[in-house]
Amino acid sequence: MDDAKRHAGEWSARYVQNGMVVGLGTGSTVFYAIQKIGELIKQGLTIRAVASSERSEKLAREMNIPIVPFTSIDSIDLYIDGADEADRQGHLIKGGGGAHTREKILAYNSKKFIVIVDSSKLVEHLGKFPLPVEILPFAAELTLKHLKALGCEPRLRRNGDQQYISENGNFTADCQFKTIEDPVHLDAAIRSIPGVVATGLFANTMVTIVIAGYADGTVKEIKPHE
Ligand SMILES: O=C[C@H](O)[C@H](O)[C@H](O)COP(=O)(O)O
Repeated sequence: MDDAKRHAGEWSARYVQNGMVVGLGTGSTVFYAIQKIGELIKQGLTIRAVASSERSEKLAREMNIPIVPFTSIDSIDLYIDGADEADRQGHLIKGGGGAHTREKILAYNSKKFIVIVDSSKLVEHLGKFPLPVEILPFAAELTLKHLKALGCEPRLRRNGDQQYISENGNFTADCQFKTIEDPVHLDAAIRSIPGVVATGLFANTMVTIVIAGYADGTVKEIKPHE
């Protein structure tokens, strides 16, 4: 699986061009993209980057990728990130690593969004992977009750014997649906619950290309909106 992730991650770096503001996602697949971008920087590539998590920012700095503050940019030219599931229409589940709220902000502010996955993440219908929903700790039980009413089994994520706390200081509910038939409507329904910060459903037109890597070194590019 790691080889497949590496192929997808490294392939995505070919879309990075001189002068771009590049958004760096979070996770084990983006790790390979960040490493490859770091190599290209050694060879003379000039970019500015913003990161979706403290983990990715640290890795980028180690690779001498210039991280700039959000106050110094207006938009992102290219955002590269992984996903936990992707369907053919470019709908995604993200947030297995708990970073989806910040990732969604970056994706929303990007002109192009490249998703990198190993081929096992390509699915017909989203929903096998429990949908991460970041929620406020305040009255979390009540928010969970409303999530459950939408047809899922929500579980508060744990970090060992502690509650998992996101980089934003919130809880994450992992919501197991049987299947997600209509990601756009489900995302809207979940977001309408007070107490919900952001869902890991990336629905609709955000994605430019999904790059799926295979263990044999091949990659497949899916362009959902062409
Ligand atoms: O919160 C984490 C992100 O949404 C990741 O992009 C997602 O979980 C996929 O991660 P990985 O590439 O490690 O499978």
